[in-house]
Amino acid sequence: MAGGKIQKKRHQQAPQQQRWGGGVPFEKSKGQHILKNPMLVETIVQKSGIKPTDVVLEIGPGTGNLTKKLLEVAKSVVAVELDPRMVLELNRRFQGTPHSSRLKVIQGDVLKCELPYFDICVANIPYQISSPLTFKLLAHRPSFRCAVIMFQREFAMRLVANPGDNLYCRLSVNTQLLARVFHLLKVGRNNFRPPPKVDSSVVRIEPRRPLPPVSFKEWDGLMRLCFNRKNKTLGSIFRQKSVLSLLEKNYKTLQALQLTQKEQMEEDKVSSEDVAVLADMVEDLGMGNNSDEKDDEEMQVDDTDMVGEASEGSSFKDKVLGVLRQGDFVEKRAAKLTQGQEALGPSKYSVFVF
Ligand SMILES: C[S@@+](CC[C@H](N)C(=O)[O-])C[C@H]1O[C@@H](n2cnc3c(N)ncnc32)[C@H](O)[C@@H]1O
Repeated sequence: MAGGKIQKKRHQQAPQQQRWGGGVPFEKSKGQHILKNPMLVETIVQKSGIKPTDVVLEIGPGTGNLTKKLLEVAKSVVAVELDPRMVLELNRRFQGTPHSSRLKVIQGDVLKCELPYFDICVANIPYQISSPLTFKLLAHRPSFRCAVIMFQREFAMRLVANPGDNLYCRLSVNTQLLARVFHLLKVGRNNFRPPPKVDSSVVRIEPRRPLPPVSFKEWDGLMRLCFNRKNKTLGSIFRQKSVLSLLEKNYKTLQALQLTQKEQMEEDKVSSEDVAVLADMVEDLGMGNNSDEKDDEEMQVDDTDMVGEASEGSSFKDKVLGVLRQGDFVEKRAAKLTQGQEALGPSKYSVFVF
């Protein structure tokens, strides 16, 4: 171009994508952050307490860094992996090794497939499925001995939170109703390739045996009411017209069905279908549930007038408040109850049928 300046073409470089050995890029949308620290893998396996007779379920084996260590100590490993490229990589890695006959890889979405029998689950999972996966595992029958799982740190802290902790929420109560949960290990983001944006923690989940004799659908309904305004007193929550009319409607339905409390407890008794109900309700149990945080801003507002309080002398209201008074709960707040399942435990929750 005469007289014109020659423009230097800038090389447009594609953003650096992290790849594994075979040169295939990791997919963030599938939560592909593989463990790159062998010491950490070793520690996780050690803390899992796997016996030589154990069948281990691994969710999201990826390129197999954890799978390899699991195969060294377990009887066998069943691994469920969504990404067919990872399944290929995994099969390639273990083909012809002494481990290959003890590894079964299922290609599919762990949330959609039927889980096989397993004694123990060990997994570094994609964090976006944390909540439904936890409840899917807890609904699995026969029940397993324990699950040792890497979660996003905040999710892990919610799982293990105690009454009064800032993070204590419906997720904490519902998980702890079904299992004992222990925080095992803090894991920094640099232990993964590519590093995620958040820190992680390894948690141990031990299903309770036997499960408490409650209907989990009803239980979760009760927890929704209590934790939607977790810093309000239970007395003020259960005096609201809307809450009382919901309870009364359910109470009448129950009476109409002429189910005695005992019969209902028998019917609901710890069936896996019932626990599975919780799995279906978990969409708002994870990190995105901010309803708990509304409380502090709204603490000054007297919502009694806003939503309407059922009139004194209403016999149903008296019944509900009677249950609360009996357990000394009127002035208590969900965030501070000593332990959900004991405080509003099976014997008391039956009046609150949803
Ligand atoms: C955090 S990576 C863990 C990889 C490997 N376990 C490790 O620690 O190095 C999560 C793995 O789960 C897989 N994954 C994602 N969603 C899944 C799903 N719904 N079901 C099964 N696997 C899934 C991903 O493809 C990925 O391999």
